[in-house]
Amino acid sequence: MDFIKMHGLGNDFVCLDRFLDPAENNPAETDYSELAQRLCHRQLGIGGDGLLLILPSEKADARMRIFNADGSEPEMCGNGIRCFARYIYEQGYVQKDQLTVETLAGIKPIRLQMKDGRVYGVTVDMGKPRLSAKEIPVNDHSDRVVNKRLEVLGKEIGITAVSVGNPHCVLFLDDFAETDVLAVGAALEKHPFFPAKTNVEFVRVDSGEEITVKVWERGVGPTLACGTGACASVVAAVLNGRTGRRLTVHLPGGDLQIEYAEEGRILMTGPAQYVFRGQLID
Ligand SMILES: N[C@@H](CCC[C@H](N)C(=O)O)C(=O)O
Repeated sequence: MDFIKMHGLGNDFVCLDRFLDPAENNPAETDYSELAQRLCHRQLGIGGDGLLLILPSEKADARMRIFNADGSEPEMCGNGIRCFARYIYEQGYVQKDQLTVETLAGIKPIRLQMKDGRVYGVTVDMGKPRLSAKEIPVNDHSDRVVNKRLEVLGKEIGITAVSVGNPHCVLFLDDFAETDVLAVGAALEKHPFFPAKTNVEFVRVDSGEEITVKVWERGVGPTLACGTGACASVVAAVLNGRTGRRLTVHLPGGDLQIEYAEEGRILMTGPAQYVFRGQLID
């Protein structure tokens, strides 16, 4: 089995190209959940935060499926979709710098930044966030923005819930030293307030144009970056009056540019890198 390893700011993916292989396009034929757990294993597999499937689409230029390292299938992946877009362009599957990708969170329009026929940056229109409790998978009955106090590890913590296709729980803090990000992240991921579990972002506001974010990803754990998490953090920062709408988001793996535009759409810009190609031996 051939694979490609890619990453977006250190958020790394094992990518399987099934674009031209109709037999493999039938999801029933392969247990991708089991395969993701096996291939993403850091010691026994290739190693990765997730498994990306590159598929043809009847509704868009291509279709992306993503599986977390624990085998669960999320709706969307921000860093993954930039890798996906770069790959399908450079592979010649699409021959234009504006394309669309079908995901479980809808069809995402994408613009490629090109130099000498290669992609050096990718902007994804992530769509509008879902902000009220009625639209986010949370145990709440209000229809307002979900700012909530939750009990976590014996302490009350203020959070903002934001869905950008997948669920996010955003916490603001003044100093990362004040919170055990790993313990609180793990506890919030499975907090009963989030029936579908959640990704968790710890956000320090550095200025009106910059934030620093650490991430605990649903189905993975701590990662070097999370594209959807960066988008959710910016939305939460804007809604809580902490920043402007166009931000540089500093993540452990590098920076993303995120704009929460006036009309409510989120635009994410960042890099996508190849690591290596390989062949799995059974
Ligand atoms: N790393 C991703 C998000 C991947 C999915 C997430 N773990 C979930 O379960 O929702 C990103 O860059 O957005």
